[in-house]
Amino acid sequence: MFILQSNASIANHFIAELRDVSIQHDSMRFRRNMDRLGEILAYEISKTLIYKPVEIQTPLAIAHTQMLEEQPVLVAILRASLPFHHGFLNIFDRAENAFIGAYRGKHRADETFDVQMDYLASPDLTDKTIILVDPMLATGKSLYKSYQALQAYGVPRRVIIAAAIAAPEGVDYLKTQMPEAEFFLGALDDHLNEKFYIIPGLGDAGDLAYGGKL
Ligand SMILES: O=P(O)(O)OC[C@H]1O[C@H](OP(=O)(O)OP(=O)(O)O)[C@H](O)[C@@H]1O
Ligand SMILES: O=c1cc[nH]c(=O)[nH]1
Ligand SMILES: [Mg+2]
Repeated sequence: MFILQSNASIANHFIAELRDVSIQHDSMRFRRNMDRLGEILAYEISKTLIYKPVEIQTPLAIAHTQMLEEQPVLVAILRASLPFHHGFLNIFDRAENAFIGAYRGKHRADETFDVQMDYLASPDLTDKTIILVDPMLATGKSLYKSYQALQAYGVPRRVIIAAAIAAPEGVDYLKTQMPEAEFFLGALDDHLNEKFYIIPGLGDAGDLAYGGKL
């Protein structure tokens, strides 16, 4: 499991701003910080992909270098994923993309919830590296339900989960349900509260990026 916050870097500064109540209400800055975190995690993931040697003609000579053999497929889980996914797309700029409308439905009296899904568009995933891009990994239910829905689109070669902030409960759940998945996280937090929000977390990422919903 790769965790950005395990090492000192500017990424920690961006994560701190995403969490900070005195800064995160500036929704443009919140989206931009999510975007920058997406770029950094995409760069870290890029170090694990396959490259092919190439000869590039410069104006002066041939340069021997490497290029990405195959772009991953980016899976955006609406709505909070959008700015984070945008950062990934800045790095994997020729990637194919899937979009899934998944959200935690209204909480019941005991605070439990079902994940609602009402939109899915995906390319063929057969033999591809797919990156499930969702900034918040809380219980893991949204990611797992999204992954299950993608089964109809072919068997990927490699499955990567990318989250800005994750809870240990959600990571453990996904490790059981999706043992093949690899994790790239911004931060791994302490626990979930009784409403299944990540503690300390940052609050509701979708609302902070795009405003509240009814
Ligand atoms: O791991 P889980 O317990 O499933 O929670 C994580 C999900 O919650 C958030 O979405 P939300 O349901 O708030 O929808 P939104 O993106 O529209 O705000 C977040 O973007 C994840 O998709
Ligand atoms: O802490 C959480 C949990 C789910 N979704 C969020 O946006 N934040
Ligand atoms: Mg939300």
